[in-house]
Amino acid sequence: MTQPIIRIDRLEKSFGSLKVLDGLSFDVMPGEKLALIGPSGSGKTTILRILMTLETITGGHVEVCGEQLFHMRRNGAERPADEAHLHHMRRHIGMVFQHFNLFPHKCVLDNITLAPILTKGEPRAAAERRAMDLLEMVGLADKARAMPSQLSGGQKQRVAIARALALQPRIMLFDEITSALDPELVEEVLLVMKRLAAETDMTMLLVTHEMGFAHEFADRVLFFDRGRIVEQGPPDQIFTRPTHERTQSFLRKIIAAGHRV
Ligand SMILES: Nc1ncnc2c1ncn2[C@@H]1O[C@H](COP(=O)(O)OP(=O)(O)OP(=O)(O)O)[C@@H](O)[C@H]1O
Repeated sequence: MTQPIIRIDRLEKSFGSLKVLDGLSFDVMPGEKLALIGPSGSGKTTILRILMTLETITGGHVEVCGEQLFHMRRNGAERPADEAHLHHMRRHIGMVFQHFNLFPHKCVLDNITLAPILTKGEPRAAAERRAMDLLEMVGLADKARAMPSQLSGGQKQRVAIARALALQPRIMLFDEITSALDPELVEEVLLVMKRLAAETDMTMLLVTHEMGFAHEFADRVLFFDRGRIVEQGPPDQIFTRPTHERTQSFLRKIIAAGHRV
């Protein structure tokens, strides 16, 4: 039987006295497309940052590709994983952030090939061939030699997606990737994401406030509130027949604000 690619078991995360994740458990199967939705501050971004090992944990277990991401001390205190282990685990996972963080003094092609060449020792020609394929996929093959300052926000975000894909991760994390964009640029990024979801067998976790997009993109939607999963299921069920009162009131507010779900 296929094993989950991510196992989150009784995960706890506190920042000082603020408990952000409170005994959270869920599994993700290989190839699943998951949307994480819920009110601001419910811990969605923190989950992605933990998976990316940008945060440590204060309790529980996180397993990625069959290996523990963190090793807890016997007394339960958190211990940052050592650098070699982090490096080893990070190769499985890529992340795209709200702000694209492209290298401003490098052209689009170099932005994409830098990490494969430097961190994986790939020959430049092979890295550039794959970068061109990825640029084709995100609709920017004609921008390979452009500088980031010459691109729109939507184009920069599409380059950031290509850059994360260049390292060929098995899991991709997307954190609010359209929320820094002008509304007219959102659609082009969503189209790329839908294409990625349809054409690849990568596991994808998306944190978003765009409910319409979560509906179209995801196989499964997790609704978070206060560091816990309140309700989860296929998008049609969550968006049209939510059963939990908190999911219902969250969606009512979104619809009242004029957004589609
Ligand atoms: N480094 C940090 N130090 C202290 N508190 C933090 C830190 N990172 C996050 N938090 C707090 O943890 C809580 C959860 O934040 P998180 O960003 O995970 O929520 P979210 O559900 O992604 O919210 P949003 O939808 O607004 O992005 C918030 O109260 C936030 O202020």
